[in-house]
Amino acid sequence: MTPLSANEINGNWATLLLPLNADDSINYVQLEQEIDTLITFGVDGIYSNGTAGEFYNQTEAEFDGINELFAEKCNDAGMPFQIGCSHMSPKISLERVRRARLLRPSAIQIILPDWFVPSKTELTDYLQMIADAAAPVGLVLYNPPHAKKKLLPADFAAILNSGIPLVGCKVAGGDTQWYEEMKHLPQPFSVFVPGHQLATGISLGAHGAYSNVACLNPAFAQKWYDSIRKAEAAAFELEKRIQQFMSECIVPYIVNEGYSNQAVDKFMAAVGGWTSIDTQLRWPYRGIPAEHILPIREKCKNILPEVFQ
Ligand SMILES: CC(=O)N[C@H]1[C@H]([C@H](O)[C@H](O)CO)O[C@](O)(C(=O)O)C[C@@H]1O
Repeated sequence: MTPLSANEINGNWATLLLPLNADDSINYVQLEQEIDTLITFGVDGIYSNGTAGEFYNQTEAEFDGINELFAEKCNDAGMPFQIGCSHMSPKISLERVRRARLLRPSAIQIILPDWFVPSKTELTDYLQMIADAAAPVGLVLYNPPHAKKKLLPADFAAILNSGIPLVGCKVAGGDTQWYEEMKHLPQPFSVFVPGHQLATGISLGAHGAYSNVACLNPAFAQKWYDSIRKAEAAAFELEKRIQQFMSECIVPYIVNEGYSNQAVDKFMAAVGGWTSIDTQLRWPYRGIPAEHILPIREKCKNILPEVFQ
């Protein structure tokens, strides 16, 4: 694919979940099916190696295996795609970027170095080197709520002012003031917020979501985004029910039972039932046991019947 500019990164992007066999090895057959299915659903884009793709827990050979397959399929289908080159280690990230660039992604995602918080100078040096290695492919900076350094709008402005060619970010969002400040960055910038806040987010100036709603059902999430784009009242009504489902059925797994975000993403995919990937996560993280799928699916059918239509 040709690299996307900031203005071209919009909408509903689906994550590639990592399919596993019982022995913790990668199930490449399911991975192929997953990529094919996501392409068929016609989402705005697909990205690999986010948290839900378990980027932090792959060997380099596995990283290459996943992303070569992913890139080949997306390039053949003309499907926009981003490769997550995020890693806690700056060196490993840089090597992943160098290899990923050759696979012609639409953009590359990275996180900041994650062992010791980098100073301002170190952060700039890091991003500059990564951006040089990625060029002409643009960088999307993934700054999740649990990152050791949380970037504020002023930090994004400083990064852009220092000449680093970031095209976008993937962040937890903020209040109306935060959206206002993100709207006034010094150059076009793609701001992606959490999936279940997309209608409100777009109305406040965001451009899309690397989306947990797409984990539940990518086609449903795409339809919802199309309605959001048209600013339909129904899109906001649906957002309320999506958030009701999240707070009643999903958040308790995180808050009360200590499951990880990636555990609930895989679980939501199993609840939505569009993929055969199960809820297991790679050691040492725990997946939500399969017996929880059907009861939550029943609740989901009540709150969000559209997911199953
Ligand atoms: C609520 C939501 O949409 N969560 C999604 C997050 C956010 O997009 C990101 O943390 C910015 O908030 O990204 C993922 O973890 C990821 O890329 O693997 C997938 C997950 O479904």
